[in-house]
Amino acid sequence: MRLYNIVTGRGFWQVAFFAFQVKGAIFQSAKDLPTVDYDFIVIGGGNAGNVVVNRLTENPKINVLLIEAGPSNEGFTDAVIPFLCTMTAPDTAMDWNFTTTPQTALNGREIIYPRGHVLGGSTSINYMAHLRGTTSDWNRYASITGDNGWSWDSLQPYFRKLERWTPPVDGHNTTGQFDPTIHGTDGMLPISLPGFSQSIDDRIIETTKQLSNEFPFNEDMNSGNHLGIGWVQASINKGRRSSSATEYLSDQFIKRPNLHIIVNTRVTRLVKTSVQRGIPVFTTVEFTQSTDGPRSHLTAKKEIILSAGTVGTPHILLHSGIGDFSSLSKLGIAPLVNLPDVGKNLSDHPLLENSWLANSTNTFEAVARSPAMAMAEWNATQQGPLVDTVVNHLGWLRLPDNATIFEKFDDPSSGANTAHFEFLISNGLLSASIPSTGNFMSITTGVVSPVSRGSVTLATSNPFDSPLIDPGYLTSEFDLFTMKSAVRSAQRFLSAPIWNGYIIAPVNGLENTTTDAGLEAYIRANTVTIFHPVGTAAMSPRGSSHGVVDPDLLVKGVVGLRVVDLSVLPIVPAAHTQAPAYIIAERASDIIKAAWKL
Ligand SMILES: Cc1cc2nc3c(=O)[nH]c(=O)nc-3n(C[C@H](O)[C@H](O)[C@H](O)COP(=O)(O)OP(=O)(O)OC[C@H]3O[C@@H](n4cnc5c(N)ncnc54)[C@H](O)[C@@H]3O)c2cc1C
Repeated sequence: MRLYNIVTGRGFWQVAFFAFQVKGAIFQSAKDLPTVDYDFIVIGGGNAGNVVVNRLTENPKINVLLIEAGPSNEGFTDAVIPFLCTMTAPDTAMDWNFTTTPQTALNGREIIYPRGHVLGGSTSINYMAHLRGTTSDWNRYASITGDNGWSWDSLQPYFRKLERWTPPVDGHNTTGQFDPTIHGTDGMLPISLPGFSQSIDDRIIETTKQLSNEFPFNEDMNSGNHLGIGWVQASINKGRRSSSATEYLSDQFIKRPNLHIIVNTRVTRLVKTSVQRGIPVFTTVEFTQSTDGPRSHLTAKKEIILSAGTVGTPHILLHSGIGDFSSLSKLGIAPLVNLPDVGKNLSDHPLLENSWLANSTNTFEAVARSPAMAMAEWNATQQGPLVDTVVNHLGWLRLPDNATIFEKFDDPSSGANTAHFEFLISNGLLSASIPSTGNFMSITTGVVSPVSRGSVTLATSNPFDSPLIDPGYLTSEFDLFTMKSAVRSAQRFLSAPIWNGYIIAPVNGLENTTTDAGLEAYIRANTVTIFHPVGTAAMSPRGSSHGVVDPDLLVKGVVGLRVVDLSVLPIVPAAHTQAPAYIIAERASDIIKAAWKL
């Protein structure tokens, strides 16, 4: 979803934005790193990695090195002003700029596949919606792994420890828009409701009354039961993005003498350090600052923590000889640990933007066509249309119990309180080029309990070559059925009387979906990603022959190596994935501290 198509150009926003101070405590080059025996080396300063380095360095006796491939997050305007989130990727220095392999169920299209390449990782470039998932999502992880510590109830302390509930920047009365009893108030990450009222907000809420059976209002989607339509909660504080970099690596933490961070430095592989009772020890990391640059090595006294994300983590494991022996051998990589599931089992949410011409002059298009006013307001007061992400409301919805698809498929959702598809309701176009006239609204639909699975594999033995990312979108008939149902459901949403006279006509191909064949063609031609891949280093029970990590996140068959990021989730939750990544990392930090008696 790329709003930058509709603004007058990236240059305007950047010139108008005031300069940031650059922090000094981050090393730009390996040769500047002090000589220290690090207890832990964390790879990837992203969503999860920054949580771990923060929590481990709470103990002043523990030395931690964080290695991040991308630059510091400081100075990137688009990573600060929430509404500019759609400009953070692709084709920026903050993005790895991946694309997928040709997607067989999407007419062979290669899909743009952003991943954060910057301190804060994907939380520096994402759209900030904050969703915990449902009780049954987390209880399913507990059941799959055999570790009750991953259940919804067990994780409650971490949900609260993470959150710092924050009033919206416009100070409006939020009664009835969230449930204050279920939120943390003194945690690390500010979470708030929208701070700028959109002209369609009242109509959306009225729809939940006029069509309450199909679209009930849900006061708080983070209660464990997310079904219905409700207000989005987002990691935004006083009109600015909150990321794992702005919060977990804020000045007070980055100044800790026991934390060293090196940016613009890519880990190329892990090196077998020794063998302990017949098991290989992987506590040495190899890294470099350019394709042809010298490779440096450092060894952690205790552990390496791999937090390079669902694409980066399997990429590094495979280049280290940890993966499927026969595939590694074919590429000429010495196979060291046979873990066939590394890079397999990728699950993700496919996404489709559905748009209508609207009878309004007060939509995103109005902001995009006159950005100077909005930017001036944000610069002067940090108020106005730029203070929020690009949706004020989300919906989480299920297929009917008697849907014909259940004659062929078991229900893939984690339980009866968990959606099959999602609505993201926006006051304008998100991805298409904006015509010079016209105003729009969109209900973007996502398949959030998918059956399709994909993979991350290596294209070559060169760690600087991008991996082959195949999310397998809509390769399961179940997912195609769900996407069709989601589009039909969005059309029914707008059939509520409150939209009479507001919605003029479907656009961008949606007008060709009156037949089932037309709908299918439209879906295959336009589906993209909502950026939520998980599963490529999945947890499984201790001692299990499948999976990649044990429930304590230690890599199977190896000593000294743990994975802490979204790749460990065996199935994608019916949620946006930043909150799950934070939660995994908060619990993992306690697991690591307990293991080392810190
Ligand atoms: C454009 C976009 C929009 C999104 N919108 C939302 C949203 O609104 N709400 C939501 O909940 N989720 C959203 N997500 C998803 C969510 O942000 C991610 O799923 C989550 O942040 C991933 O966390 P992670 O810790 O697993 O990985 P990341 O945060 O991606 O961190 C991985 C880090 O490792 C680094 N790294 C990788 N390889 C190497 C290497 N070889 N050497 C050194 N460093 C390396 C990367 O540069 C990165 O900093 C979005 C994601 C994107 C990309």
